[in-house]
Amino acid sequence: MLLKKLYTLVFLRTDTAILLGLKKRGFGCNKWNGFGGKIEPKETVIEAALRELYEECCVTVKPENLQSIGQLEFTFEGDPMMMDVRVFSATVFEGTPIETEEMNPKWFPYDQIPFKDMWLDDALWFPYMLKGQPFYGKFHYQGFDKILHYSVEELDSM
Ligand SMILES: Cc1cc(-c2ccco2)c2oc(N)nc2c1
Repeated sequence: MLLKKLYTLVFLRTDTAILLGLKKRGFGCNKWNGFGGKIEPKETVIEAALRELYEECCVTVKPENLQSIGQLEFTFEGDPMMMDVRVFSATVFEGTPIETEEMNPKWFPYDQIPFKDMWLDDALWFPYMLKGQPFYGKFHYQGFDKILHYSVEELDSM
């Protein structure tokens, strides 16, 4: 029986670049990713996304400026845990990203996204996010550096 755990990922964007953070510890350490993490029991997905973003790079986004852009489901060979990741993007935000204990933030022009230093699935669904096309992706990993099978589909809306 699969155990499902909810996570958030937030990507800040300008018309020329996307903000990624280098994870400094824990799960996904040394990979560039969006900002996010677990959802606490008594908070909404939006509240969790905004809390994690602020905790990880000290940037604030108003709930109305957070765009729900996708959903990712990750499963792992031999493990009942399924990670249900809600992906958001924002182009309107307050504050300048700064390094925290968790993340080292950096702006990447869209033609310089460091996919070789990111989760393998990112190259498969980033094109949808960068076009503003809502998506639903499912990835079945063997360990953390091999995808056994996957699917990504466009959604009419998120
Ligand atoms: C297996 C996996 C997990 C995550 C994750 C953990 C917490 C939030 O996201 C990923 O994030 C990305 N971009 N690929 C990912 C693959």
